Amino acid sequence: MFSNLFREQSDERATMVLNPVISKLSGKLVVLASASPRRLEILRNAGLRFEVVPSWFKETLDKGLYTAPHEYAVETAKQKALEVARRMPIKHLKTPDIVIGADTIVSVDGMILEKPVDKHDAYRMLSSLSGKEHSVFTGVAIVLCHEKENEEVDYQLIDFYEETKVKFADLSEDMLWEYINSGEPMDKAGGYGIQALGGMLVEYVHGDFLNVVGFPLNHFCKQLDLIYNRCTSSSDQESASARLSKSSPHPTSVLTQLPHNLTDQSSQSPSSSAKHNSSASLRPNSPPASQTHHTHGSPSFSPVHKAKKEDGDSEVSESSRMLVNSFSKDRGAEIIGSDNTALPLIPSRGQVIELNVAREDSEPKREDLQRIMELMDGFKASKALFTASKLCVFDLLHRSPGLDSAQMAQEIKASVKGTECLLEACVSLGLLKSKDRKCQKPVYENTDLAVRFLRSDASYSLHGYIQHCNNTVWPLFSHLESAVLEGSHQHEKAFGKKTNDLFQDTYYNNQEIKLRFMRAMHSIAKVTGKDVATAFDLSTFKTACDLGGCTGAMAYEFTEAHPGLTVTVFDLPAVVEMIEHFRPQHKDNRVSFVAGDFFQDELPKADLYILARILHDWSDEKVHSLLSKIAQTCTPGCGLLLSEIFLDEDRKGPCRGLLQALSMSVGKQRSAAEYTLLLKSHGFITAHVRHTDNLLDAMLCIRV
Ligand SMILES: O=c1[nH]cc([C@@H]2O[C@H](COP(=O)(O)OP(=O)(O)OP(=O)(O)O)[C@@H](O)[C@H]2O)c(=O)[nH]1
Repeated sequence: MFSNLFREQSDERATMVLNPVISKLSGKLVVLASASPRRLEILRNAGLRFEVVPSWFKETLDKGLYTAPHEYAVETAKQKALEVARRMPIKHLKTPDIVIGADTIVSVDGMILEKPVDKHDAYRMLSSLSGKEHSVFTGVAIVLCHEKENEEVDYQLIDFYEETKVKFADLSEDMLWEYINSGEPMDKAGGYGIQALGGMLVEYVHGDFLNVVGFPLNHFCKQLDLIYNRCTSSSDQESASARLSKSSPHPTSVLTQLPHNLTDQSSQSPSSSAKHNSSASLRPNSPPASQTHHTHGSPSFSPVHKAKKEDGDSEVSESSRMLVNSFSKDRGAEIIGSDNTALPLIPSRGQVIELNVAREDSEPKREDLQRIMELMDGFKASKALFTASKLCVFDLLHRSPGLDSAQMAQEIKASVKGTECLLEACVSLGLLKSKDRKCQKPVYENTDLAVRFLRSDASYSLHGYIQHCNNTVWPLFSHLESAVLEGSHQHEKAFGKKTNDLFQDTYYNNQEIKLRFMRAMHSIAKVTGKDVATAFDLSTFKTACDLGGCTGAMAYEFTEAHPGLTVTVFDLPAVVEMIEHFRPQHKDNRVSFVAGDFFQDELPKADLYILARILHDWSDEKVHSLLSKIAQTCTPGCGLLLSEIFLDEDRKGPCRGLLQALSMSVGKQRSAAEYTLLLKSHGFITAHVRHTDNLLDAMLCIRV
């Protein structure tokens, strides 16, 4: 994608050994703490294997506190990387080996330019660059995480920056606005992308071209060389850090001991993150109060322990990597490690635990066996939930808490024995609570989890989706073996009819099934909508069109989150005629509905198109036809907000996405990078990717 314009350098950095450097990282969990698709591509093209965990650090450091622009970029890069390094052990349940953060800024006339917030900001930036030379600085932070026996993590920080000088031609007003209207400036430092249309504005580049694009690959590899090729043990790494500061123009290193459970510890002060030219002690002299020696404090969290080699490298040869999570009764996700195991079933994104599975023929460990049993029993738990939900157990207990099994059996017109078994199973799953009574059968109540998600009239009810799983997904999965053998979906076997168009043929030609399907989509949109709607700053868009937006649940979240936005929901006539069933109590007249088929009819005009949970359902042919239609309707600068489960780049998770793929629909699950390429082929560039930590991730793309 980019032309590699590494320049020969006369200092010792010119001697490098690229492959051995990159290969040193194989087997390590390397994390790129950046949502920048350019950084991803630069590092991927270099052969690095890594996970992308975008940083949540808000780039709001006070620029006035820094004497030189590069200090600001380096500090921001550090905060980005540290935020991810701290978050991962808690939220993703795995401690990375290395986290890489970066921040690119442009400096001209004593000003620091970041990404423009709107077109006028882009104009301000680009006109200040016209006809002049400016500097592009990328600050990079490499955080090496060393997990210790006592559940603390040592963080060793190496940072550096690279400067590249760029000279712009004189830009006419017409040229400026044409470029701004292309949409390209919006997600780029200084308001231009040198690798694309912005390249036409540039007279010369002095220095590393990739540094301008967002990542100084050359300098990075030299730092890795210093870290991994010139030292072998962990104690040597400290001296390597010390050496870095002497041999490299701009690095700093600090070994800090931070608790797992710190949330956003970012500070406005550059001194808050101690910066050392590593001398005798690599520990910070005066770490910020929140960073002094804590152990992580969450009682429900037991972190993963890795087998350590003598040299401090982590390895997994003696331990098998397994994915687990668990749901405690009323508190949502709770993670339990191998010492205290109550292993759950479906891991969330990034949840990893390493169980010590010993030799094949040695006596099985309790937790290993339990894990397998959990997987084997998973379908029983699902079916118990589906059945209790279908028989309205949670609704009944909401209206009449304290029913015993005989009373419940009467209400749901079921056998007493069967009802008793179902209620007891629900208690064991954390969905119900039972209260014992002297010499009488216990009585039952909903747990908080059931009150919040399982009642059919709860604000965040999953009832509709549970019924969809029971009626549609379950029959499909009961034919999984044939699906795998044949490589195709099993609608005909499961429902006794062939279908060309799942939605028209299966879901929408029967009123009851249609309503059920709409309730399922409504449930999912309700619980995920807010995270998707608030994933990005959409203030530059005034009108949006939610394609296949069904009941409008997602659209209402968008208008709620963005006061200047109106949203048109575009869906099939069979859907739109039913939306009265789902109108919120307080109507929002910024949401309207238009009936039509997005494959056949003209799309409503909008600045932003939303595709939430649409693409994964369709064949490549249909996906391309829809995207090219959207691309034709969009003018440059229009947005496309895509929301799906994004598979990890190595396709090892998240489990929900991979299990969903087993339904063998004609569509497919993709990673963020795969969606990026797909959209790029239709003229959309990816501006931001957000892993929401909810059921759906999101990506904002701009039409160029
Ligand atoms: O010529 C180009 N100059 C700069 C870019 C891109 O600009 C952004 C810079 O922004 P930042 O460093 O804050 O990084 P983000 O994209 O916000 O991602 P993080 O999650 O890391 O904060 C960067 O994407 C450059 O690639 C360009 O593309 N061309």
